[in-house]
Amino acid sequence: MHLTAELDIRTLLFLVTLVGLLMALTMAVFARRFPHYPGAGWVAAADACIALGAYLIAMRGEFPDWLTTLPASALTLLGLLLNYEGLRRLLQERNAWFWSPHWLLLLLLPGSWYYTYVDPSVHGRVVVFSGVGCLAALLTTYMVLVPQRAADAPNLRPVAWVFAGFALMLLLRVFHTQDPRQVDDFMYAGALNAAVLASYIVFLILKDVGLLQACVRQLIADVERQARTDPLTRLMNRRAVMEQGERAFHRAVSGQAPMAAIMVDLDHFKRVNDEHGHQTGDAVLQGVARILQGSVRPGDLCARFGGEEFLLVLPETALAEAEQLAERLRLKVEQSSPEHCGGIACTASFGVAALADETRLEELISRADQAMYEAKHAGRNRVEVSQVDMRSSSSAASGSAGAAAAQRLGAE
Ligand SMILES: Nc1nc2c(ncn2[C@@H]2O[C@H](COP(=O)(O)OP(=O)(O)OP(=O)(O)O)[C@@H](O)[C@H]2O)c(=O)[nH]1
Repeated sequence: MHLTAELDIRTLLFLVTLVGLLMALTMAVFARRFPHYPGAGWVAAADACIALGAYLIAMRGEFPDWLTTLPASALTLLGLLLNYEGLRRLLQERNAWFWSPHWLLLLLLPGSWYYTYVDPSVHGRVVVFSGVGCLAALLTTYMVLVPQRAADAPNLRPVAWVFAGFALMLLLRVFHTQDPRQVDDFMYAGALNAAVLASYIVFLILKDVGLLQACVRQLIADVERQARTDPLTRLMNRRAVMEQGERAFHRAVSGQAPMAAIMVDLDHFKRVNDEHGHQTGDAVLQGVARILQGSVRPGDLCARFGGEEFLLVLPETALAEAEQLAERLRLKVEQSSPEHCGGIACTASFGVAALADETRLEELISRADQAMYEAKHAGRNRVEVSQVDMRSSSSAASGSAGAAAAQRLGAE
């Protein structure tokens, strides 16, 4: 039996309409639920256009010809262009005018008009539409696959390949249609025409499923990032530093490499809040976070550990280096506090500990914390080294710096 007798074109067109509407509805619900992804709404509109275009063609013979020819093709191409626009927005891609496929409508409209009214030919219309449709799909593939976009945009590469596959089907139809006998009547236009219509269904489903999958993956990554980031200072939070620090700790222990931790606690921070308000307190925390983050090396971990407490975990760092860094930071906080800390003076106390014979990261942090409390008790605005390190290193000098300022603060 001949394949065209089995695949009824009108039924296929109704199926394209149904699937298009279902996918449009799905994307519209997603766009409404997650306004964070504005491109999804454009893709919903794109699916609706493709569905409507297919419906108009399916109604050939029932509706006037002027409605089922040029407007049907224009709607279907508009669907492809809206898809491009939706993906561009999802990728936060800037509009590169030259590569944008919107000008293809200017090719389709006169071409379709010519083969509808001047030299009526189904064959001509199919070639014109398949040609511009193929170009639109290829330009969309190009836009998604070319890099240079915001790092946190969803990964839509699989969707790009769906567009490439669809472009290939349209291209096949352009060449196949070169034999005019294939398309005397669109409704009996041959196996390839039926296959192309079937590929619309596959295209609609695969591109939207791929897109939803990319967005969900992106949402999960966003949630995970948020769960590991302190919203006020944008530093990693306690959970994140414990996880990453644990890995660094085991690398240091197994490689017998040095490692250090510095605990930082702002001095008299309650007073800052009480006298200047919570917003100023927040600005101080942000200012100190910037100072700390801007002073460490790329492999170091800098975290907000608690309310006004910060933790630095420093792989490949020996005690003397860590102590020097802590002293540099102490001075920076003290000196740049009016400019960074919401216009008010603020200082911090530092506790330093270097890896000795600990078996867990918590033990190292606990020693740094202990040293920080010693700095508090000794008058604040100081750097103290853990007693264990003091005993094991005769070169460790502690608590010398900032004494004058500490005495001043202590006297207040
Ligand atoms: N503005 C602001 N304040 C915070 C935040 N988290 C904690 N705090 C405040 O930090 C203050 C900490 O006070 P304390 O623990 O008494 O410590 P302190 O006043 O800094 O005194 P010392 O640590 O002994 O120098 C409290 O007033 C908390 O409300 C925050 O996110 N924003």
